[in-house]
Amino acid sequence: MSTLVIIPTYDERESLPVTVERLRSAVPDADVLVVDDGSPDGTGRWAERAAAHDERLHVLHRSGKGGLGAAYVAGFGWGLERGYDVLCEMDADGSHRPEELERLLERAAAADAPSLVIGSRWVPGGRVVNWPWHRELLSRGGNTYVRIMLGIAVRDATGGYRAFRADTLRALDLAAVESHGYCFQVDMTWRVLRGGGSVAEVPITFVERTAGESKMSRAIVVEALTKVTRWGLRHRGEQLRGLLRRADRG
Ligand SMILES: Nc1nc2c(ncn2[C@@H]2O[C@H](COP(=O)(O)OP(=O)(O)O[C@H]3O[C@H](CO)[C@@H](O)[C@H](O)[C@@H]3O)[C@@H](O)[C@H]2O)c(=O)[nH]1
Repeated sequence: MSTLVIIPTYDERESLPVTVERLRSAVPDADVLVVDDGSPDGTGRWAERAAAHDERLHVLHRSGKGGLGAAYVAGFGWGLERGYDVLCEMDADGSHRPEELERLLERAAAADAPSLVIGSRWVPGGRVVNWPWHRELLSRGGNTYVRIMLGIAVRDATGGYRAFRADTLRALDLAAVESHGYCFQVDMTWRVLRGGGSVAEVPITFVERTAGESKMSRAIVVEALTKVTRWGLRHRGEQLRGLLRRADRG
């Protein structure tokens, strides 16, 4: 199975070289695509230079910081055009340990493979290391809210360590994805499930970055809260209308 690992970057000059090197040793057969949004710290320039010596490393440059979601959509488009079987998501900062990718890929290649495999912090066996308490609270609370609002069983719908089968992505209308920040992860999970696909979670150890800074912001939290609430209410409305129609017929 040909695999593409997509790494979105914004100001990850310190972290990216280490992550790419670890990824190269952990999964030598995978291709890597860095999607850089014109990082002022020169991340894109580093990736360009490294790609000149590594035929499995590719770089997509975007003109400015357009959000995690748009970067992934561009990366998916690039990978689907080139016919990869599995397309993975991975953060640049080492918090998604490259050494764990093989386990996600094994699950994605199994005979009963789901449409989407999520590396999960919140299933038994999963954990986070060195996260401040407020980040853990936000992630656990956010995921509980998502589960209740959308009525889904996924424990880590916001997690960004993922393996999509190419046919899963082809079946989605990626051009319609509007989520900019981390809400993108919930958006994709929801689209897969709404389309009749399946999601499996593989436990991972998420390790907080030691270099650079998280791009988490208030706007990212507000976007997620607003969109999840809207999707949830719309879904409940649809369910209610379905029930009323059935009651009318009965
Ligand atoms: N190209 C591009 N990349 C971006 C942008 N914003 C963030 N990134 C990149 O996206 C990755 C994740 O961003 P971080 O800012 O490091 O995320 P985090 O706070 O550690 O995020 C954690 O929470 C997210 C929401 O649950 C998760 O999606 C993520 O996997 C991780 O668990 C990093 O590689 C970062 O450079 C952007 O606008 N453009």
